[in-house]
Amino acid sequence: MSLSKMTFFERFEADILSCKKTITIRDELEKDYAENSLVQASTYEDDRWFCALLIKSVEAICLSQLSEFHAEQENMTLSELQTVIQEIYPDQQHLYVISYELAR
Ligand SMILES: CC(=O)Nc1cc[nH]c(=O)n1
Repeated sequence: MSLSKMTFFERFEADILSCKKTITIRDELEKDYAENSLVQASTYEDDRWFCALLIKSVEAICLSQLSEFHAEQENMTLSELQTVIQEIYPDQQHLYVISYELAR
């Protein structure tokens, strides 16, 4: 059974709603999203729903493969993205890039 809910830190909400952030990078525990499924997005801090997302793809990636392109899709610099990912997932080398569109 694929996951149907995804939480984001509140600080990412505006970027998601304005389509500036179109991917999220997650670990093994949060990778089981089905392509073309609708997922409800809420804030991590207070579980407040803020939009529905259409999952476009889920792709495995190594930490060392994070690129400027991923950073652009996260609306960050590559250095910011590397820092954020290392803070959220310390010592994790194997991650997943989940791309999505805002469901209207
Ligand atoms: C709550 C949480 O882990 N949020 C994340 C993690 C990685 N990327 C992201 O956009 N949001």
